[in-house]
Amino acid sequence: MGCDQTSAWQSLALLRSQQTQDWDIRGAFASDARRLTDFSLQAPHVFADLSKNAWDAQAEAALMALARERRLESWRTALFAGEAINTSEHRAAMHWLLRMPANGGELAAALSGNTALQQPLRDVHQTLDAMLALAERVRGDALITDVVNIGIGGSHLGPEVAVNALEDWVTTGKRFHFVSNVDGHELGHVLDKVDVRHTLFIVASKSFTTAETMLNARSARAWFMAQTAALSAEEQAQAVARHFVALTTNTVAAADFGIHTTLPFWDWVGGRYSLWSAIGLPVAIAVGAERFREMLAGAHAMDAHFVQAPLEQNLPVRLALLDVWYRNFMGYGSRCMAAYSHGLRRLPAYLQQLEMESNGKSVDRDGRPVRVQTSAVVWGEPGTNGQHAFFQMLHQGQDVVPVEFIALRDGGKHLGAHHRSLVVNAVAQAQALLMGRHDGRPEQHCPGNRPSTFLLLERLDPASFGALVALYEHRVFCSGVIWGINSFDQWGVELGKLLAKDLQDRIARKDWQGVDASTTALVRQLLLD
Ligand SMILES: O=P(O)(O)OC[C@H]1O[C@](O)(CO)[C@@H](O)[C@@H]1O
Repeated sequence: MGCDQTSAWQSLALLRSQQTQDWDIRGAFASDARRLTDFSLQAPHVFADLSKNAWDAQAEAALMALARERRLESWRTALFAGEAINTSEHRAAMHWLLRMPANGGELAAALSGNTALQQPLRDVHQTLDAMLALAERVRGDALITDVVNIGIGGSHLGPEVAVNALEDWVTTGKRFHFVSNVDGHELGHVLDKVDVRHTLFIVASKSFTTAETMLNARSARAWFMAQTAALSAEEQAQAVARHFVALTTNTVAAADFGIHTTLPFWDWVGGRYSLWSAIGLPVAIAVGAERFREMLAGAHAMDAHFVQAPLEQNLPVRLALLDVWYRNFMGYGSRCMAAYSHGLRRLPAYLQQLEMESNGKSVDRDGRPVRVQTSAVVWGEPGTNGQHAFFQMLHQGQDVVPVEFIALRDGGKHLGAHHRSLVVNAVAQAQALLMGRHDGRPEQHCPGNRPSTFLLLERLDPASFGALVALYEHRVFCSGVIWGINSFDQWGVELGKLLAKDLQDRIARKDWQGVDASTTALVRQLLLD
């Protein structure tokens, strides 16, 4: 049954149709002294103020009924039981196991009966220990000054967002470079800057077949061989072994590539959920083993909250239901991420993959069309930069875009005096979206009543960052369950890969039979004539 066929969906549609034109968040505050209390929540490491959103207790209760009718709790149990809920690929989705302490931590009791998880958990800790030991060796190796991560999608965005976010916690002087694009300028500029004797290349690819990563890795290796041409073949092979590391589930392909140091992970780790696995090696090199474990602990605390808190007090659940309310009943097509934190500057890119690759789907788990809208577009820039770019449209444009603010109470070690200004701006923007402006000339008029969520972290430390990312992972899972989609596959990405390969072959054959006129002309202009 589609989500729109549930009785809760019908109730929500009715509720929305009965909502009078003049229903206003400001009015809801005026008439309900408990609004802030009822619509705010402390989850591990993350406080959420949901009160400035366009909903009320009745709407949230109806959304909770929808969650129950869609059997969200059973799906959550299946997720944490390691069932193969990624049905199209017949895989479990156990990224949460990657951050579970060896003794089960806060979830020990909940999962104690599941013996099938014991071996994977042992494997996780064996690899984690090996990964952190390698990270410590690299940290202690004064000869390595530059770490180049070659990977794309989940094998790039997770480590990159984390290394940036935790820059106050970086305790090594090494430089980190992230190469993802197949555009040779990205790799080329990095190779121009590094010294072959002092560089560690990390080839990060779950599949070890992704075209962009493989081409970048081959080019890096060719550069490495050219730079070390004076060495004997044996010395060169030893040098490759010392300077190249692979992070992959495809250890055979990594060995064929000539990489001897490989940290494995498993097919039950989705690419965009893989930050916690061996893919996190650059993060561990940057912040060290202890801090990396703190990041895992923060994520685990959020896992425990997600598993144990009643739906009404469950932050991932409440945020997901708000997303469904906005997408399907209010008709909002996007959400703006406004993290008032330089450290979180890559968070929108990370969330674009996490949310849009997970839930940008049109068929349900059984291959039937989903008859309602699924993933919203996620976009954004860090505050205060966004204020001087697109916030104009958020305040006065004709489309309503819910905004998600993230702010830190403790701004970290740099230029503390700036932090007050940063945070004041975040709060003032949320206030301005809500209150609007009603004096002055028509062009100064801001309607207000524009929704926002405010997430507050004590500070951007490894544990808070881990909890924040796990919060988003579970939120995406919950909305996927409501919509009935498989959040863990990404077949849409395949078509572009197939066609790029097909065009490469056609260029060699000069065969344009059956190719549309525009595509043929573009290939000719770009590559042939
Ligand atoms: O880690 P891999 O296998 O190179 O894949 C990279 C990325 O490509 C995708 O499969 C599709 O974009 C992502 O899901 C994944 O994170």
